[in-house]
Amino acid sequence: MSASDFAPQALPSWRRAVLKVGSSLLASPQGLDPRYAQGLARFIDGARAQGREVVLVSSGAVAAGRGRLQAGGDGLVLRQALAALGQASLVSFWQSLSPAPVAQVLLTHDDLRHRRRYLNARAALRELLRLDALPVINENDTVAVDELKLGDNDNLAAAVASLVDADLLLIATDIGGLYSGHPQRDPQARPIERVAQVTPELLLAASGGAGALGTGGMRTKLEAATKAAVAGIATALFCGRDDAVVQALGEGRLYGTLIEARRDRARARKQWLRHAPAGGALRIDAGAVAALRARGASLLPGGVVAVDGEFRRGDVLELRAHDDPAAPPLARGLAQYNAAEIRRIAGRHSREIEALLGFRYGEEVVHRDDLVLLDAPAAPLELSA
Ligand SMILES: Nc1ncnc2c1ncn2[C@@H]1O[C@H](COP(=O)(O)OP(=O)(O)O)[C@@H](O)[C@H]1O
Ligand SMILES: N[C@@H](CCC(=O)OP(=O)(O)O)C(=O)O
Repeated sequence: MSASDFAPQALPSWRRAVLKVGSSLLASPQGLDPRYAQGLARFIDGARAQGREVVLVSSGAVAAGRGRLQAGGDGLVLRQALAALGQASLVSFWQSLSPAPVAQVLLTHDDLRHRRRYLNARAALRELLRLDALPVINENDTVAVDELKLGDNDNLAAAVASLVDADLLLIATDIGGLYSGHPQRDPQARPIERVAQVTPELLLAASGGAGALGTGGMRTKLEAATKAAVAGIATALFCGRDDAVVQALGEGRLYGTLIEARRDRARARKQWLRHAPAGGALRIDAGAVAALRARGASLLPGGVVAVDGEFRRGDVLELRAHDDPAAPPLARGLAQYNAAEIRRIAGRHSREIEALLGFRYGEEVVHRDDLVLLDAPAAPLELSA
């Protein structure tokens, strides 16, 4: 069974992707092995040079810790300790392969269920991308016991894809893609190149367990792809051990499995933004109106003239043209700051936010990913090539 079992297909076009790299590609008895990571780092670098953004979700802390101590054994607490011992090496490992400044981000699923922490993680990741950094995310294994038990960076990658509004989830593993049965145990297993929807039958076919070094296996990859699909994000599964496959990916060709996005969901998010009750309104100047309409830009504090109502960070806002008070709102979006904070930064340059508030979530008052123009047609997120 190899990547050559899979016929090439067009990779959906993307601007921002989450790439998940499993232990199966990084672990060696000595710790971390750059053999396959080098090709993946080249892919990331090439994509960034084309103006795309990549967020890396990398496993391998336990493997790195094992390499440092040469420790055997497999208890849960030992794995937590090994992850703590190996995490710094994992981040330096990626830094040694990537010309981009690498940033370590440790998350748990719990962080993403908690509204304030979710918004903070989202703002910090956006800021890292704006700074042209390469975020390298792993589970915070010291506290995320369930995930460490299940080995679930696949599901974390899906949550991150949705958190950063990625338009593609790329999962690199040690096998060509999804097969109809366990590739090492079922001689009848056939490659599956395209999945419109993950069915219980497919989940069953992928339940045969992980490889020697990985922990989640194909099942967690399909669960992750299902979550991504529901958030309107397609998933590509491919073999990160095959240089030709990784290189082709950089050229927009996928040898592997594509799990399609549920387009209705992306439309549903926009619909929700259009119709959810608004917590307040911002009146914006003519320059901001033009930037939003013409370029789909984010709303910066400099364009805000007045703030109506009291609202919290994360609430839905109406955006209105200040010089046309009778006109209906021209856009709606999520507040990145609360009402009192926006009053203090309105009309000022983004670089002053920190000095005015003493902190900064990001340079935007409403980020363009969280914004919908009301007079534009309700187009779904375009994911196909
Ligand atoms: N139906 C299937 N198709 C492909 N791989 C499968 C399937 N069922 C189980 N697997 C196993 O899943 C492994 C990949 O998952 P895993 O070892 O957890 O890797 P990673 O470390 O990349 O997450 C494959 O090497 C294969 O042994
Ligand atoms: N957080 C752990 C890995 C957990 C995990 O999901 O592993 P894998 O199935 O190899 O992606 C580590 O860094 O070792």
